[in-house]
Amino acid sequence: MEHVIGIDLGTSAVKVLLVDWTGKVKGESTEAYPLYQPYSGYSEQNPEDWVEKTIIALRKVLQVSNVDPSSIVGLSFSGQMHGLVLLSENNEVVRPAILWNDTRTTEECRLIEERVGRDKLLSITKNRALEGFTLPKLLWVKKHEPHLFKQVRTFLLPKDYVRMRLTGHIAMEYSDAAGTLLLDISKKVWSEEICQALDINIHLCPPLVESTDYVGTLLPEIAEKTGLSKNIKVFAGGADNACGAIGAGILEEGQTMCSIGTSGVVLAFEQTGEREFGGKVHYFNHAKPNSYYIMGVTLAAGYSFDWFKRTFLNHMSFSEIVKRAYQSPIGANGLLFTPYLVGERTPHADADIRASFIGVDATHTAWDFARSVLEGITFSLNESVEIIRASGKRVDTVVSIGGGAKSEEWLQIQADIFATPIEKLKNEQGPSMGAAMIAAYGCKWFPSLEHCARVFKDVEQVVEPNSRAVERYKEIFEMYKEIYLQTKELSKKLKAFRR
Ligand SMILES: Nc1ncnc2c1ncn2[C@@H]1O[C@H](COP(=O)(O)OP(=O)(O)O)[C@@H](O)[C@H]1O
Ligand SMILES: O=C(CO)[C@@H](O)[C@H](O)COP(=O)(O)O
Repeated sequence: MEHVIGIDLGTSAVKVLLVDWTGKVKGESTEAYPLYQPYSGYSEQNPEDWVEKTIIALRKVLQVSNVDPSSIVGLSFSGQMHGLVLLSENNEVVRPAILWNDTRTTEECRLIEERVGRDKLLSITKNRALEGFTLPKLLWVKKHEPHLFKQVRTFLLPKDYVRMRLTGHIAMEYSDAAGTLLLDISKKVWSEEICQALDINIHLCPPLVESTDYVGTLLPEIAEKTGLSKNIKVFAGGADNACGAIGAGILEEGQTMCSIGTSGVVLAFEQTGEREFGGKVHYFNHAKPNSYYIMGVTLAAGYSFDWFKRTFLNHMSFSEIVKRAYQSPIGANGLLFTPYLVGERTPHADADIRASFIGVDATHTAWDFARSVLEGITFSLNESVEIIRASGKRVDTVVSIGGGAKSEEWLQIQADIFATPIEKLKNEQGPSMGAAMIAAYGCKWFPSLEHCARVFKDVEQVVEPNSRAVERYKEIFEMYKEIYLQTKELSKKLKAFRR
């Protein structure tokens, strides 16, 4: 039986999934790498770590699955979006990658708006200038590290860089290119107008391909290091959220996904790139060719929970903390949390806002705090659900993926706050499954991604909302929404005291 591999280059780790032609997982491996946050707002990774750990994870997946390497015929990628990887003449990395959750570029965002114009930017890229996107990072390096910028011949996004190292071919695919703020998303070309306005040489932008395009085979030394065949076909792959959407079967109008990884995302399918959302949500090319999606992003979703665990309950597992937290009642006995640990994107594009606990009482326990963290993250995602509903879309069911979908209690909180049934997939690793599906489609196992999703998407459980809880949460959500406005100015003043 033939197999394909999906690689998801996440923020915390690379995850590799090996599946057969029925979508059955035959092997999984995960390799973590460090995140460098030397100053408040900075977030960087070493691209060499991604390559090294991807090779290890590929070797391990072969070991654990015990399948014949010659049966693995295709491979594709999913990756954290927006991260800037700068390459010199010899394709050497010029500086550490600046990641999606790095918010040092507020000045560059204002410069983009000034030089390109807000409306023009929206009409070309369909998005606002946000700190996390790639173009502001490019401008930051140009201004602050001109000696390094001089060496730059091209730039790539994280998984495109790893693919280049594995195959020797340079390319960027549309679903990730859409998050650079340099792509005309409906015409699917690099925008000369934006490059000119900001004095960026358009030749720095790499060649563009479709997510499902075949890009080459593995380099002989990579085949040797991983144990994979050098004839394996490599397909371009997609942005992690686009791949997550494929894995969750979000391939038609009316389908919605919630992903809680390091970030949190609520994403809905869009057939065209022509609609107007005024920059309230991100609007990107899908990895399914010639289709799109909109999404709202909570910068620190799983990351807030991870921070809470690391800082206060590091001896316990995520699952144990969720179980204990669930014993605290709805509303965590009057405690609210906003997950703005690294600033926010949707609905408040604000790099300076920081998190808060509101209503702390002498009777509160660690479990009330934990519950308020889970609820606060979900309230933040619900602000994106609200925007999507207000745009006229129906949100009747949400497919939940990512680490946050691992605990049933958190899925119940999602169902109660979003007021929809939540579908949990058998494998919560949507992005790597989506990447494997791109490879399966690329290898012509299926005539379309939709056909592939019908076979590969495996719903394990549907969590129904509880009507009493839905009503309680509606009331608390209104209070939650006030916190941003009440803490915005205070957060700005506190900035001077941060690291
Ligand atoms: N058992 C669990 N229950 C609930 N949440 C979990 C569990 N395990 C991990 N998480 C959450 O998922 C996050 C990691 O999600 P993941 O999808 O692996 O992230 P990424 O793709 O960004 O590397 C953790 O930071 C944590 O918040
Ligand atoms: O910046 C975005 C989307 O715009 C993030 O969703 C990144 O793509 C990182 O994803 P995870 O590591 O959280 O999966």
